[in-house]
Amino acid sequence: MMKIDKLPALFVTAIPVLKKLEQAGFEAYFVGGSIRDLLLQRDIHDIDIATSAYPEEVKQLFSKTIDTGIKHGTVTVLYDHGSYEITTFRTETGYQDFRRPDQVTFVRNLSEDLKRRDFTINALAMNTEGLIVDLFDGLGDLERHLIKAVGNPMQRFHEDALRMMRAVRLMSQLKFTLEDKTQAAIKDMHQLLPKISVERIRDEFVKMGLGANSRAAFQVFLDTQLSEGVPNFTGKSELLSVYPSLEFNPAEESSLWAVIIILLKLQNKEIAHFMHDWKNSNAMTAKVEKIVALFDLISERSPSNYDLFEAGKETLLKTIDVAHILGQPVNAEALVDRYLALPIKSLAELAVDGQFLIAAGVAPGPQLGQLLTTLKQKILAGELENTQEAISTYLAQG
Ligand SMILES: Nc1ccn([C@@H]2O[C@H](COP(=O)(O)OP(=O)(O)OP(=O)(O)O)[C@@H](O)[C@H]2O)c(=O)n1
Ligand SMILES: [Mg+2]
Repeated sequence: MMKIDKLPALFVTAIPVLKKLEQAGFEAYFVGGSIRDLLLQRDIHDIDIATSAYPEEVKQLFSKTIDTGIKHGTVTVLYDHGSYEITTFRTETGYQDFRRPDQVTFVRNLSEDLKRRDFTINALAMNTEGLIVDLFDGLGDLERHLIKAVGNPMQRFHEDALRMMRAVRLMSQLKFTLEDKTQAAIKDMHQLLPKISVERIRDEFVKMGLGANSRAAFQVFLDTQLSEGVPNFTGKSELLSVYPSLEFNPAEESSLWAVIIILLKLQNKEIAHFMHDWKNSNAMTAKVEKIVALFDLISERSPSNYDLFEAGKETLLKTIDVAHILGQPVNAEALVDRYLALPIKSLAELAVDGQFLIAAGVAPGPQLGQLLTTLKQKILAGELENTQEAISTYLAQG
């Protein structure tokens, strides 16, 4: 049996919680993704605890608890400045409409709990001593770099169709390959994906897109036809098939969406629709629209100072990133230098404001806004110096 000698602090601080459960006669283990990440020496962001104690028993044992997901057996325990999610061993019965079940059955033994989990590498448990429980050769699959369903893959995906997206997401994040039968089952069952809410699909899709091996995972996402079941990708596999041969992986979410939108050859006015179908926020949509617009512009001509000002630094840097990903030649250094040399980078940097203009005799009203725009354009074009004197002189001439 494998034993971890030195546990990271996140686990160590939780040990008293597991011990307390054990002293009361229950079993308690660390489970799920945190064990996988521990063994892969990846950053661990949260730990999950599983126990044979029923939720009511957990609540009796600890003085401060929150009913986080009591129906599914999860209780949050507040203990010694920490908070811990403790879930009762369970099997998931009565799967309806291919989503995670409304009903669960609590069980007293760990193996029942582990065998309903999605992938072998996610079905590992660890006790307070650091001993690893591995009933499905998850350790072997970690070594082989394999994502493999626990038991019958069809059954696992039938229980929860989101797991098909989790498979390609984990492939990308971990740089693992998908075991053949697991991949074949996804291909067979890809039609079930639309049963899952778009928000949950999107979260997995973005994690896949930003993972270390996103291009290889995307190929499997296309090959299994999972792509046919997500918003606006239906019938677009030919356009999307460029993705796996891109130069780089996107490093950040708005670049990912911009790349996809450019590959799909969407018109600018179609972007908002596309983004909203994916349940993206208005803020994300606005960012992506700006990136795609600047990308289209620099693909056609050299941007003016005014274009660079309007785009702003963040959009410029992301657009350069998108161009690199797409293998589009772009003189990044020159563009950034030109941006940095702009006489003003925001309206606040204009040497005058509305009040100054009114004091100088300009009538308030729409003309005032117009005048500010004109001043901005002239300053950016290098036709007017950004000082109060130069602007006053210009006004006196006008
Ligand atoms: N559809 C799902 C979701 C989760 N799990 C199980 O619940 C654990 C925890 O789920 P979650 O935190 O959502 O995913 P992780 O695998 O921990 O990945 P992450 O690093 O993103 O948290 C998983 O490891 C897996 O054992 C599952 O079997 N089926
Ligand atoms: Mg997790």
